[in-house]
Amino acid sequence: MSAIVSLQVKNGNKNINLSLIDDKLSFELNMKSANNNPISIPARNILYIALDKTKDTCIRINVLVPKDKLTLKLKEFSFQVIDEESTQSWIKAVNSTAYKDAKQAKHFKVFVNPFGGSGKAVKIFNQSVKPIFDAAGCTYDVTMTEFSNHANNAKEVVKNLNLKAYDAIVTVSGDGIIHEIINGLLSRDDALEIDIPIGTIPAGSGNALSICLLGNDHGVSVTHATLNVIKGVPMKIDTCSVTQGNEKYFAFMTLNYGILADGDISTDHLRWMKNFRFFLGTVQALFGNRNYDCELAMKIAEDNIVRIKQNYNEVYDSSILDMKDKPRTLINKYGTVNDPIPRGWTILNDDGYIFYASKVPWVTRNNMVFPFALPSDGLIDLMMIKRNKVSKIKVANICSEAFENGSHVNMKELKSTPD
Ligand SMILES: Nc1ncnc2c1ncn2[C@@H]1O[C@H](COP(=O)(O)OP(=O)(O)OP(=O)(O)O)[C@@H](O)[C@H]1O
Repeated sequence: MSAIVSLQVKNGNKNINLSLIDDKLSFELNMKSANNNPISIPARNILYIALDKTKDTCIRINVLVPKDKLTLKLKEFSFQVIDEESTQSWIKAVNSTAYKDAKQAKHFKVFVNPFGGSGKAVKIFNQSVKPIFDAAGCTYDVTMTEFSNHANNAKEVVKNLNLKAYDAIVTVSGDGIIHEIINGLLSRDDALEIDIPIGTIPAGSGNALSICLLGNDHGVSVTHATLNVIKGVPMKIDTCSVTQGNEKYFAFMTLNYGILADGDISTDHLRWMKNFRFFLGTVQALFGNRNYDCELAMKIAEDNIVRIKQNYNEVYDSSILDMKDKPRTLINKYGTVNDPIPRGWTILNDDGYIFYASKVPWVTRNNMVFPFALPSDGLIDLMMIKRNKVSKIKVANICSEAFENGSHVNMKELKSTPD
């Protein structure tokens, strides 16, 4: 770690030093802080440092500091400049350390879903996201989304969006709007050339993508997600094509049929319950005695029908999952549903409670259904619970407890590979 030469500025009538050492910006204010320690801010939390010539020439430092375990809050420090030239070059050096490989002062296309989650997305954007974007020097065009068949439906808007005008698309919503955006982008003539990143701020019910990106806690934190949108470096996520009847669409997270899907759809009117609605809906569907006949066609590479996925501990911290030496089976490649089945595809034909395929580990907060799913390995993790193999009580237990830490992958009932 290299230290950057300190900069001398004035705080009132006293001189103080601002220095960036080991990726931390440190300085001592004249008024001693309660514990007498100098102020120390990780470079990652620096949003923007700029010269402000509106009054006396001063240096403005916008940062995020911890408010509580889940929230960051905006703070601005301002000091009088002593020497403008050295201040300019210090600012340039610190801003570039603060952003590393990420572009500074990005321009975003933002989609806010006023209906998502418990209906707080507009407030979340105006009160929490916007001030942080502003403090980071980011600019944005905002679309309030509308339901399908309306002009401001996210899928329709991105179909004709000039993508070159933006550094990223940002959603202030749940995963549904991201799904619409991905499907809108992939329906364009230039689909194969598109490489615009999509950033997400959690304002829906499940927010699985945000949780998978930032973890079970920070994934539901608007301020941490906003910082990630500003400073994150893009990563790739596989998309899977799904055909149902004549309709083809693209999935980037989960494909779901059975009680979990039913439980989500049937509790749409209970959004105020937040995450709890999924559990309630699932239990209702489980004890509702519906049959879920299903024919799933999975395209499976012939020489690679089932392969063992290993080395997952390289990716996931073993403190999250202690499953060393327990590789599991995965089914390879993309799948389609209810399509005329070409030769070489494997058909899973069953009546069960859950048919669940995923590209991501967490499906909602505290629900790690696919502990070994990786975003861009070209594989889909598939989980099925068959009706004749598992009791309802056991299914309820899996959904309420085992999903929390992923321990269901070791249950013998879920161990079998397709017949
Ligand atoms: N103005 C609107 N009024 C009603 N519905 C809307 C509006 N804008 C978008 N929608 C619809 O809201 C649906 C849900 O959106 P979103 O994913 O943001 O929230 P969610 O379902 O609560 O979150 P999650 O997907 O994380 O569970 C989308 O399918 C979208 O078509």
